[in-house]
This record gives sequence, structure tokens and C-alpha cells, in this order.
Amino acid sequence: MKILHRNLIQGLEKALKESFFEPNKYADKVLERTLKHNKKWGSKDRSFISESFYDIIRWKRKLEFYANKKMAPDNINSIIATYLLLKKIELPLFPEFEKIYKKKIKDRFKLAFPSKAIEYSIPDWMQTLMKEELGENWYKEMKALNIPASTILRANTLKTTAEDLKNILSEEQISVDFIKGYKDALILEYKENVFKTQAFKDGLFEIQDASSQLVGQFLNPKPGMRVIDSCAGAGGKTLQLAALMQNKGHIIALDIHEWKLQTLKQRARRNGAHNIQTKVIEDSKTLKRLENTADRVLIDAPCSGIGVLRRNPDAKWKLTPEFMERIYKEQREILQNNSKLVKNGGIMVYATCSIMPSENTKQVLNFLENNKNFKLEEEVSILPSKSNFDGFYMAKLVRIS
Ligand SMILES: C[S@@+](CC[C@H](N)C(=O)[O-])C[C@H]1O[C@@H](n2cnc3c(N)ncnc32)[C@H](O)[C@@H]1O
Repeated sequence: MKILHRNLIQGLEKALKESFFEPNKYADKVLERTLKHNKKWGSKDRSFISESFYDIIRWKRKLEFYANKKMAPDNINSIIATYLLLKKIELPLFPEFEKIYKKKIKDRFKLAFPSKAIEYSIPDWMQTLMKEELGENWYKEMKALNIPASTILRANTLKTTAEDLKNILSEEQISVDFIKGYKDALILEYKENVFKTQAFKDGLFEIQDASSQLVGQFLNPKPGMRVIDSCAGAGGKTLQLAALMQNKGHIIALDIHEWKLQTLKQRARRNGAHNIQTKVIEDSKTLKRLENTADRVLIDAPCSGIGVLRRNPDAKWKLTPEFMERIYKEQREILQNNSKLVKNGGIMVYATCSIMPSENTKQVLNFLENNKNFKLEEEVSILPSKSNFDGFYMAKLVRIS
């Protein structure tokens, strides 16, 4: 069993405090910084920190129940102790654990959970919403969403193939495997920092979940087409579109945040993607100028991210009912405004990384009700209970007049 150094517990406490109690701190960035600032930690220490940090975030509510106290800035160590005891790790004799009553906590492990929200470690409002949206079997999705995500790579077909990439990575001691049914995807067999590899620096791959890779293929852009990626962000899907188009044609990547598009530009350089133009949406004129110009429009809409809780468990605690109301409205507006960019005969894909019908099929049905010049060609819902990958939704809408 791993020997715990006090310094590790202190690092874990600090990272959790930041993630839970400081504004606008996202778990992935907090962890990245924590690992970067602690260069002396060996690979086992790093794995311990990463795993415990995400597990404690994921299971916060269950751990609070066992600890019989709410997580607060001054009692994070009680929650860490509860987590260690649950994992059957003996508490080291550190001052951080001096006031922990081990027996009391262990006795609570035998109790039945008072609610499914506690058992699956989500806020009560989220349980109510999931039940409303997904019906009586909602908890099957939540159960699946509590399983940590695998790391999936997308081979950049502008530079390599999945087969060649597998061999190149193996020379760098990185073990990956193919995923049946996902042609450019490779799954990482053991947790590794793949960003350090030469293959990554050479732009041979990007990290992109397997479900997310289906979205680009669903849009099915052809070389030479004019494509608009309406909510491009840092370009996960834009880069895939460039590869599918073999660098031919034109992609306009839009977003309201310039800093995200800056990251996209850097990634495009590394990927050798030359057909992407970025444009910040400054006002309604940006979209107006692009009306009726696109063969394909991808709307990878901002959403709750409930389909990717495996990857971002901190969203459980950051989302609010008010945010949900705001996001429904934004999605409605984005879908309506960006539909105008599609040429007659062109195709638009509306996608989210949510599994909630209110963000997905209901938005599409509402859109079709008000836009008789579009028809729904195909709809795909990827549910975490039925897939090993992220929960996603995509709808293909064709402009018919
Ligand atoms: C789901 S993320 C996009 C992820 C990205 N497509 C990818 O694959 O990496 C949604 C993006 O929509 C952007 N966004 C929010 N409101 C928007 C709007 N009104 N128009 C365009 N983009 C918007 C956000 O900044 C965010 O980057």
C-alpha cells in the first residue's frame, strides 16, 4: 500500500479548498496547477493526488453523510479522513487527523442512505430535475456518470492514422488501444501525461472523448465545403472538422470569447490545420454577415455538461437551477440565430454534452415548430448507461427551403 506523506495530504487539502471554495476555480485547472507546483512528487504521489482529488469531488455528498458534517473550508481534512477510511487506508498520525473519531465514521458506513441524491452524490435539486427529465430510471444514468472517464485520443488524420499513432506512442512507452466503431479514436490503457509526448508536440493527436468524435462525423463535412463552427471554443471539434475536410475548403470558427479562439489558433498550428478562420462574435452584425453562406453549420451549444460529469464531477456542485433556466434560453437563441447561416439545402447539427431532453430534443422540436424551412433528418442520444463514453446529443437538421 502507498505510504502517505504529510505533504500529500496538505496538497490535497489545499487543492480541494481552492476547487470548492474559491470562485471560478475549475477542478481540472486546480489539479494541473497543484501537480505543476509540486515537482518533487513522484508518479505514485501524482496518481494518489489525482485520484483522491476527483473521487472526493465526485463523492462529496456521500462523504459528508459518512462524516456527519458538511464540507467547509476548515474541515476538509475530516472529509479526506472519511475518504481514506472508506478506501480502507489507515489514517497516518498527522496533526491533520488528530481530532478524527475513526469509530464514529466507520459506524456510519453501515447506515442506509436517506436518499438517492446522497447515494449518488448530487444536490437534491439535480435529483428532482433528473427524475423529471429522464423518468424513474434517472439513477441508472447517474450511476454511470459516477464512473471516472477514460482518456481518449483522436488521431489527427492530417498527419497520421490511428494505426501509425498507436505504434509511434508505443515507442514513447505509451500504451493505447483501438476502440471498435470509432475509427480515429484510441483509448489510453494507463493514466499518463500524454501532453509530454513528442507525438503530441508534433500535433499527431488531440484529447477528445469518443462520443464527441461522433459529432464531427455526424456533421459529415466534405473537402471544399464552407463550414461554420458556431460555438467553437478552443476548437476540439473545429480541428476534427479540418481533418475530415482534409484541409480543403473553409471553416469559420466563431465564439463569444476571444481567448478561447486564441487557444484554437495555437492548436490549429500544431495540428497543421490551415483552413480555419476564427471570428469573435462581437454583436449581431457578425452573424448577419454570414447569413445563407454555409454548407454545414455545427452548433456545439453551451450546456449544463451533465453528460460529461464523469470527466468534470465538480459541475455537480457548480450548476444551479438558475443556470439551467439561463442555459435553456441561450440554447434557444443560439439555435435560432445560427440557423440563418445555413444555405438552402445545407445541413446544421445541434449538439450538446447533456443528456437532458430540455436541452436537447425539446430545443430541436421547439425550433422546428417555428422554422418550417428545416426538417429533422436524424437524432442521436448517447446515454452514459449504454455507452462507455460521455453522454451526448446531436440532431441533424436540413434546410429545405
Ligand atoms: C460546448 S462549448 C464548445 C466546445 C467546442 N466546440 C469544442 O469542441 O471544444 C460551447 C461554447 O459556446 C460558446 N458560446 C457561449 N455563448 C455563445 C454564443 N451566443 N454564440 C457563440 N458561442 C457561444 C462558449 O464560449 C463555449 O466555448
